[in-house]
Amino acid sequence: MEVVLEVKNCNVDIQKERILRDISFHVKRNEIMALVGHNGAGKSTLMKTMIGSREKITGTLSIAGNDQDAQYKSYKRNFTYIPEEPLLFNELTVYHHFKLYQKSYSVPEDVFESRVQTYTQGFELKDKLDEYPEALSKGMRQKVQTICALIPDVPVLFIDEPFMGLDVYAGRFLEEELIRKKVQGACIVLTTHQLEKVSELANRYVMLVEGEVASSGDVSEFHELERRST
Ligand SMILES: Nc1ncnc2c1ncn2[C@@H]1O[C@H](COP(=O)(O)OP(=O)(O)OP(=O)(O)O)[C@@H](O)[C@H]1O
Repeated sequence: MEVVLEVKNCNVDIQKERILRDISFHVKRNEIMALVGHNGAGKSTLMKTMIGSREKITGTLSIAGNDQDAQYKSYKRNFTYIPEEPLLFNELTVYHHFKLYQKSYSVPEDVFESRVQTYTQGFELKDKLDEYPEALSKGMRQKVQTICALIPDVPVLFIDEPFMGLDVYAGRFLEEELIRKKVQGACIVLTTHQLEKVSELANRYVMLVEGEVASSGDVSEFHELERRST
């Protein structure tokens, strides 16, 4: 299977302190990879490094062969990201947020309209298209952010703590949609404190302990490791 996301020997410092040490792993097409670890293990820092908002000291990152440093524009066009906290523009309506993503990722008009229809129905946001973020609840803002990231078909989808703030219906809808994207060839990287919460969804895991990869493999192997250590 084809490797889509490749992380090689990444070291990241924050205020002169080494937060991530020599991180290497890869994710292939049709894989959902869970980044797991305790509070402070480095999951968010690694996510920020992968989306390019935190600089690495050394190492390389690539998506579909595009190097993060040498080909940043094409690297960026090959992923979308759902942050833990929604980051929306006060001056744009819900629909205009979707349009922004359509333009940035060159999504054809018919695909765009049909996805907006499907997702606003699935996430129960149909009557909110003309609203501005300040008129939405936190969960609704999270749904808007989620839809934005789902509209384009990109090789990699990064999600920081999926299902956070989503109600049970929206969570189920998102889960089904992520599986659909995976089957169609996407690779999905998500962070979580508890692998059990995503064990139905993720097939691979990378476990961080104090900024290092402590173990990685199939989710079924993780459960076996846990069973043997308890
Ligand atoms: N902006 C920052 N300034 C200083 N230290 C930071 C900063 N961001 C993260 N750190 C430190 O980096 C380490 C890793 O933090 P990170 O947020 O990546 O962990 P995490 O695994 O995502 O944790 P959580 O599960 O609590 O979200 C922690 O020791 C944290 O204190």
